[in-house]
Amino acid sequence: MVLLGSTGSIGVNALIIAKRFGIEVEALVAGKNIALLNEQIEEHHPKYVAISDEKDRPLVKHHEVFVGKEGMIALLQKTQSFLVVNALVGFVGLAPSIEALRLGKRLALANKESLVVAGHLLDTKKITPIDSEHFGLWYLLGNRPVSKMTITASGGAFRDSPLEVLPHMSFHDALKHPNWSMGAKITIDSATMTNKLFELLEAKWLFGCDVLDAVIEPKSIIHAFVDFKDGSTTAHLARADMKLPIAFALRGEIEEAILPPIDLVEIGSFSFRPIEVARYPIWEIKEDVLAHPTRGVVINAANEVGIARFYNHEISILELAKRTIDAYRFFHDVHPQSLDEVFEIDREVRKYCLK
Ligand SMILES: NC(=O)C1=CN([C@@H]2O[C@H](COP(=O)(O)OP(=O)(O)OC[C@H]3O[C@@H](n4cnc5c(N)ncnc54)[C@H](OP(=O)(O)O)[C@@H]3O)[C@@H](O)[C@H]2O)C=CC1
Ligand SMILES: CC(=O)[C@@H](O)[C@H](O)COP(=O)(O)O
Ligand SMILES: [Mn+2]
Repeated sequence: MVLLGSTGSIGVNALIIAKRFGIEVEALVAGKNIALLNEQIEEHHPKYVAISDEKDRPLVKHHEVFVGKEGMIALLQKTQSFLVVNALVGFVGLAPSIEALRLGKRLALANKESLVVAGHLLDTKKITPIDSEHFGLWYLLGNRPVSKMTITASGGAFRDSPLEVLPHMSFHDALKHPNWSMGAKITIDSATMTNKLFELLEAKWLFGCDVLDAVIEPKSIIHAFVDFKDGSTTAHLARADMKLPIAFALRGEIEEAILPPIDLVEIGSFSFRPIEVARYPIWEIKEDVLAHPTRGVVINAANEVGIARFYNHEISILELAKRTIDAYRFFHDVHPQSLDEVFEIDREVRKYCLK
């Protein structure tokens, strides 16, 4: 396989699964964590590697190193592997997703931003999602007619904080996810609930379902529900560990234990909460976004700029959502018809948000 984003949270778990099932690692792509990349090179012996910065090239213990966005594309073109795992974070993951699909490869996709910004322009039949909720939905779906899909949210770092303290919470505070250990960007998106908005769009493009919702399940044990037309509802439960969705994405089917089973008596009870706009302002545009899902590119670009500003102490976490909503309203008439347009709108929105 080819693994993009090998030094991240999903990347590291993907290598654990690859090792367990003897999957050959043909190429590794990382950003700036060269120390970890070198360890991975020593353990997995990839034929090719890529990194983000030219200045780091001399530090990489490999003879065939590609660099930058173009380097990632050139690396993909050299590889023979059928499977590409895209565990990059952010909009930078889109171009390699497009190239992997163009090359006829199967795409195991953790980089949800690819689907958020261009889901209507990608061949989702060639994509296996690596996201716990979408894995749960996939697991539940059979041949029976579905009336609704619901995914769960943990509620993020501030789900129990008094509303008055939210404007004073720092980037560091927002990184304290209650249940999952993940990279920084998705953990912030979890605190703002933007992650769940993105996941509704992912579900729309992957499963073609128009009746979608999300609910807070504070334990992150239930990941998804499917309502069937006959009145039945089924739920997917598993421990909060991405190795299970990753194992399925890498192998197709799994017949052995990846995680220990759920102990219902130990869990005791489940509770559910609605997602409230006062705590998660981004939720105000949920219905409109679902009615106009091709506007995901606007939300994503504004959100990426906002996260950088939140990190730099320029805005609060509530303002981050408010600015994203402002950009969403300003660019209300966008409807990208091609991938080129997606890149162009992304640039325009970033320019607007940086003013
Ligand atoms: N973590 C999770 O449990 C889940 C994650 N996802 C999604 O998966 C994706 C990855 O998330 P996660 O693993 O948490 O993120 P991390 O931040 O932990 O990892 C991101 C990876 O991308 C690499 N990277 C970032 N920018 C570049 C670049 N310009 N060029 C090359 N490599 C780059 C990083 O390299 P380096 O660190 O070396 O700089 C790192 O390997 C996201 O889209 C996220 O939403 C979805 C569901 C669950
Ligand atoms: C592990 C995973 O799939 C994440 O996307 C997770 O869902 C994030 O947690 P939240 O439910 O808090 O968004
Ligand atoms: Mn998820």
